[in-house]
Amino acid sequence: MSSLEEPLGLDNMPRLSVIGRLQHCTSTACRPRVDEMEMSNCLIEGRECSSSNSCTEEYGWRRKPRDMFSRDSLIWKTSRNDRNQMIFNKFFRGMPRYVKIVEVGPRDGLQNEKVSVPTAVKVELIQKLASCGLSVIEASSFVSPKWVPQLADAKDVMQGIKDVHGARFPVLTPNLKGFEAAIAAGAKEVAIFASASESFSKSNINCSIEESLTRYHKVVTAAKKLAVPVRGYVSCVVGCPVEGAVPAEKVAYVAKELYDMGCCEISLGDTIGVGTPGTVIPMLEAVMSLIPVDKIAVHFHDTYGQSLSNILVALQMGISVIDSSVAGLGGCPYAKGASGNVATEDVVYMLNGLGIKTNVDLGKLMAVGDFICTHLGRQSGSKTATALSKITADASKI
Ligand SMILES: CC(C)(COP(=O)([O-])OP(=O)([O-])OC[C@H]1O[C@@H](n2cnc3c(N)ncnc32)[C@H](O)[C@@H]1OP(=O)([O-])[O-])[C@@H](O)C(=O)NCCC(=O)NCCSC(=O)C[C@@](C)(O)CC(=O)[O-]
Repeated sequence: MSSLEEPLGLDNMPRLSVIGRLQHCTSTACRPRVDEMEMSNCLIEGRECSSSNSCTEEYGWRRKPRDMFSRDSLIWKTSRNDRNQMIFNKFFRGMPRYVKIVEVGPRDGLQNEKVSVPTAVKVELIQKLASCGLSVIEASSFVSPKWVPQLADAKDVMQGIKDVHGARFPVLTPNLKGFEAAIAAGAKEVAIFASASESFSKSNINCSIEESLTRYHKVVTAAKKLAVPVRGYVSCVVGCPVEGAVPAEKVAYVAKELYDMGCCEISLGDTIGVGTPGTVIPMLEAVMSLIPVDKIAVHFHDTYGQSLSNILVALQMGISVIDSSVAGLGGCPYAKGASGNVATEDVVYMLNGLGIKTNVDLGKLMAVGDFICTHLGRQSGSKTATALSKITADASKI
């Protein structure tokens, strides 16, 4: 199937129909960790208490309209109501308390722009993103400028951010040439990017999946010598613009190859954003049967508006690293039909509501979204930014 008009269904996922696993996890990777099972009933502002009563005294809890939507309010109610306690356990147990957000806006976001963004704007964007509390910001790609001219200034961007502290700035490297250039430019971390679809591998990096793995092996070997961490991407983890549904086993195979060669984290990319929880769950299940859950990240594009629901199930399965892009910028020049990444503002808003810490300041992030959207002359792709900008100038209180 190559049409993007029908969501890929469970039928497209042979022998992996495990939709019920959210409530009955079987794999060790998915099962809540012991510390999570022993988590106290109360988690307010990231602080735990053994008794919810102490929270009233200590925090002087007042019910505000926003509390209706937050995990805190649910947790508060559970202290009085066993049924609500059961609901909490059913839906939230196993979720991480802290999520690392990998901001990919300056790379994934800007690689698809029709016009190249000036280097100075990219540098300012990265500086501003770092000031929001984001700990990982993908800065650029050391790929062929003939293939992605928008990022041809990767070296200058690295030079421009050399004095920016408080975050890590990985870059994409498709081969040894790119790796060497990245290191020479001051990169301390890199990412390699394979695909679970043969057609996409050919159109994106001009080689087969196996050829790409051989190529990446050389990059990882060189990186190990310099103690440079390498992240591994797998693209088209649900669907491919040419081939349609991509089997979960294939995704798991490529992910495991990257993990075994030494990648420290495997990011699973729904490059064209066709996944729904119905297809994402069995795909994650397949990968998690081979790779520890704490080494897995999810990377959703929001073509069909499914990203947040996909992220929610990933959280429920124990995943705690989420890729996203400020203002929902993004898309892949070699994936027809791909739209922007899930917006970082929307992810932070949802995680705040779930009581999951990110250390990201939503108000500052919205200002960064404004900055880049003004430069690009377009509306933000973030629903949160759009809504909050109408309601309040101080989103960090939400
Ligand atoms: C991999 C290649 C280079 C193969 O491209 P090729 O044409 O097969 O490579 P080549 O070795 O024949 O080289 C062609 C020319 O590029 C040069 N070259 C070769 N390598 C480099 C390099 N590293 N840096 C700078 N220049 C390079 C090389 O020197 C040569 O220059 P010429 O002699 O013609 O003047 C090319 O296909 C490429 O750069 N592809 C990258 C495409 C890309 O960046 N796509 C977007 C990535 S997004 C993605 O993959 C998905 C992700 C990660 O976001 C997750 C998701 O959303 O799912």
